[in-house]
Amino acid sequence: MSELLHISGGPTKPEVIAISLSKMELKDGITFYDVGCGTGAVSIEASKIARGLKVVAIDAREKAIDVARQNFKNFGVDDVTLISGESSESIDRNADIGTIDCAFVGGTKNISSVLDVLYKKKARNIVVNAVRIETVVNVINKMKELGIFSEVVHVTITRGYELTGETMFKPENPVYIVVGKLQDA
Ligand SMILES: C[S@@+](CC[C@H](N)C(=O)[O-])C[C@H]1O[C@@H](n2cnc3c(N)ncnc32)[C@H](O)[C@@H]1O
Repeated sequence: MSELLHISGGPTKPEVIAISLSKMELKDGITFYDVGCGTGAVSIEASKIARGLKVVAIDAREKAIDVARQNFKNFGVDDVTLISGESSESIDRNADIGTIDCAFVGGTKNISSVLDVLYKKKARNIVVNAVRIETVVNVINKMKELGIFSEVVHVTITRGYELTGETMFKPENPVYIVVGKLQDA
């Protein structure tokens, strides 16, 4: 079994990925955008749920693209387009973009523009992970303005670890998961 290569900011914790993906309507053969892909961990997990996923993974950091490329190779995720650049510009610029079935947004820089462009391209399911409260409020307000807001959940994972042969629990940073759905999709 391959080890996932890490990078600063990633990977997203597996439990958070599981909840985030449960909020999407993942189906075989759909197009999955990983916006701010970091290590690519979210796309890798999505590919285990839906067969024949067409992944488009975007990150503004060249280092993240390199790590994601390696992780996709190691985990057998074949149908991937990797884009190095800022997400809103990259998606907007790409005239060839067809359907965006699901978009996971793990990188929230320029989040209003990112949501604008995903809406413009008729992304059907959007799930945003955010940790800063101001970002969460921006995302909720923007989704409401676009008429796509569905729900927000606050997730706190408390992980067990061994201490003197017994088990203690340590909380990890809370994450907000904001869900948007195109109403007439
Ligand atoms: C928290 S990390 C994502 C972690 C990722 N989900 C994983 O499992 O590794 C956020 C990433 O989003 C990228 N990012 C943030 N805003 C972005 C934007 N507007 N466009 C492209 N990449 C962005 C950052 O460079 C960073 O790699």
